[in-house]
This record gives sequence, structure tokens and C-alpha cells, in this order.
Amino acid sequence: MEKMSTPMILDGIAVAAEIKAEVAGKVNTLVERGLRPGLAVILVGSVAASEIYVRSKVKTCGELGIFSEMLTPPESVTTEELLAMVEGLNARDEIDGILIQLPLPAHVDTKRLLEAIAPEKDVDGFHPVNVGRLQSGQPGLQPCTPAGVMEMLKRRNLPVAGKNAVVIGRSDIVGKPMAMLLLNASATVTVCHSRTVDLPRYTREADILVAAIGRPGFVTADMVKPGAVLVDVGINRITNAAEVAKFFPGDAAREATFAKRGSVVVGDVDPAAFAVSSAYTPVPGGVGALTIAMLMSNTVRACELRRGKA
Ligand SMILES: Nc1nc2c(c(=O)[nH]1)N[C@@H](CN(C=O)c1ccc(C(=O)N[C@@H](CCC(=O)O)C(=O)O)cc1)CN2
Repeated sequence: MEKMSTPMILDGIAVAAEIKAEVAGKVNTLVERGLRPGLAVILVGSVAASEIYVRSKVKTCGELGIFSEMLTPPESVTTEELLAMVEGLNARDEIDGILIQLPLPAHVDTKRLLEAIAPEKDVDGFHPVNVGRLQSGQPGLQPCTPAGVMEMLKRRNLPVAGKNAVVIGRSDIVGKPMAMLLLNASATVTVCHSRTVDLPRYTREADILVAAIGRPGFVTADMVKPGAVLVDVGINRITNAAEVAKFFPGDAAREATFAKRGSVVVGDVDPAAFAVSSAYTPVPGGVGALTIAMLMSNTVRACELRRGKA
């Protein structure tokens, strides 16, 4: 039987550092011309995870020389009030990017709000104009997580053209744009989801398998083609000792984290499946780390496109 070589760990933190260094260089050039890129982040209510992500976005802006502003309306804010906030930000020249941290409370009309952001300031790439641009292969602002995956594949010399790519998950934020980016890069793309019949039949054919369904350890070793590239977008917090032992048998570091924090994070891929792959993104420290780096990149790009022409 053919011996599998040790898979490459696709270190998102290292790739994010490369991207951020490049973004900082671009910020310097813009600042020398009197243009400081600016990002406004709207965080509604007090969802703990969202607060952590937004704080990290604002901190990264500071590190790269990007101006940032945080708006923190209470959970009770109405759609109309948020729309007025977005309109105000659309009108401000020094704000290049507007981001509404998701998820929003159930009473807020998320679609209406995302559509209210000026497409040229839509650094999340969620506005229908940017979705359409992506679909038709035109340049535009692209969703940060899938764009980060493409950067990772490119920077680590993992070819996409001609490969069978399978995306598990069809969300607007990750699954659909991921599929479109892979298709635009000339992969043969299949999108699987919760209603797919005999899902392993598809995943076993994947040269590149992207898991984005939010189910801990969903992709098991028997679902993976030997030598595939595994991209794990899932971030699932497990709070049960038996599950920690199941996913990370004999992993002292994970056990220590669990003892300290009462939870550990696992992706949508069972860590036991990594050994079957040729390369994989770990969780944490894989794709998640790229999301914020790509947001910074989109903010600078938005500034260059809108204000950098003169
Ligand atoms: N408006 C948006 N809302 C949300 C987005 C988004 O891109 N735009 N994505 C996610 C949350 N998110 C950024 O906003 C995000 C998620 C995860 C990470 C990250 O670094 N993850 C770490 C693990 C973190 C942990 O231990 O919990 C990793 O994978 O290494 C960064 C940003 C939903 N909302």
C-alpha cells in the first residue's frame, strides 16, 4: 500500500501576517498621499463572540494604521435606526468601509441593512452588487473568509484550476461565495448541504474539500480522498469532556485549555481526518485568522478604489 506523506499544516496565522504586512505597506503609501483608510464597525447588543471579533478588528486596524470607529447600539435598536446609522456612514468621505457584525438580533432586517451599505464601502462583500460582481467574475469587494481561503491556496502553491472542489455548506457568507471563487479559479465545483443525499459520495471525489456547515467533526476520515486539501471553516465550541476526548484523544494541550476555559474549539473536520490529507487548515489558527486580514485588505482596496484615483 502507498505510504502517505506527512500533511502540510496550512498556518492561517502565518499567511495572515504576510497579508497584514502588505496591507500596512499600502496604508503607508496612502497616508503619504494624505489618505488614511477608515473602517466603521457596527456591533449590535452584547453577543460575547461578536464582541471579541469586533475588538480584534478594531485592534488590527490600529496596528496597520487604519482609522476605525465602533458604533455599539443596544440590542433593542430598530432596523430604521440602524438604516439611519448606515446612511450617515455612507455619506462620510473618511469612512471607506462599513461592516455590520453578524449575526444581528432576530427583530432586525439583516438583508435590508446589508443592502443599504454603499457597494463601494461594502468591505464584507455581502451587498447584492458585489455578489453579482463575484458571480460574473468582475473585480469587486469579496467576502473575507472565502477570499482568505483563496489567498491561502495561492500563497501555499496549492493549485485550484482543474481540481474537483467540494464545498459543504451553502451560506451566503461562506459556502456560496467560496463555490463562486473556486469556480472563477477554474475548479470543477460541487456544493453539498444538509439535504444532499449520500454526501460522502461527493466528498470522496474532492481534491479540495471545504467544510463550512457548523457541525463539529462532521467530516470524518472515511469521507476524505487520500491526498486531498482540507479547508476547515467551522468554529464549534465544545463544552463536554467526552467530546474533547473523542476529537482530541491524548491531547494534553487541549485538555489543559478545557480545564481552564470549560470549552475548546473544533472545526467541521474531525482532526483524525487530517492524516488522510496532503494539506489541511487547523482550527483554531487556520481560516479564521485570515478573515480579519482580508477585511483589512478590503478596507484599503475600498479606499484606493473610491478615493485613490486623483
Ligand atoms: N460582518 C461579518 N460578520 C461575521 C463574519 C464576517 O466575516 N463579517 N464572520 C464571522 C465572525 N468573524 C468575523 O467577523 C470571525 C470568526 C472567526 C475568527 C477567528 O479568528 N477564529 C479563530 C478561532 C477563534 C475562537 O477560538 O473562537 C480561528 O479560527 O483560529 C475571526 C473572525 C461571523 N460574523
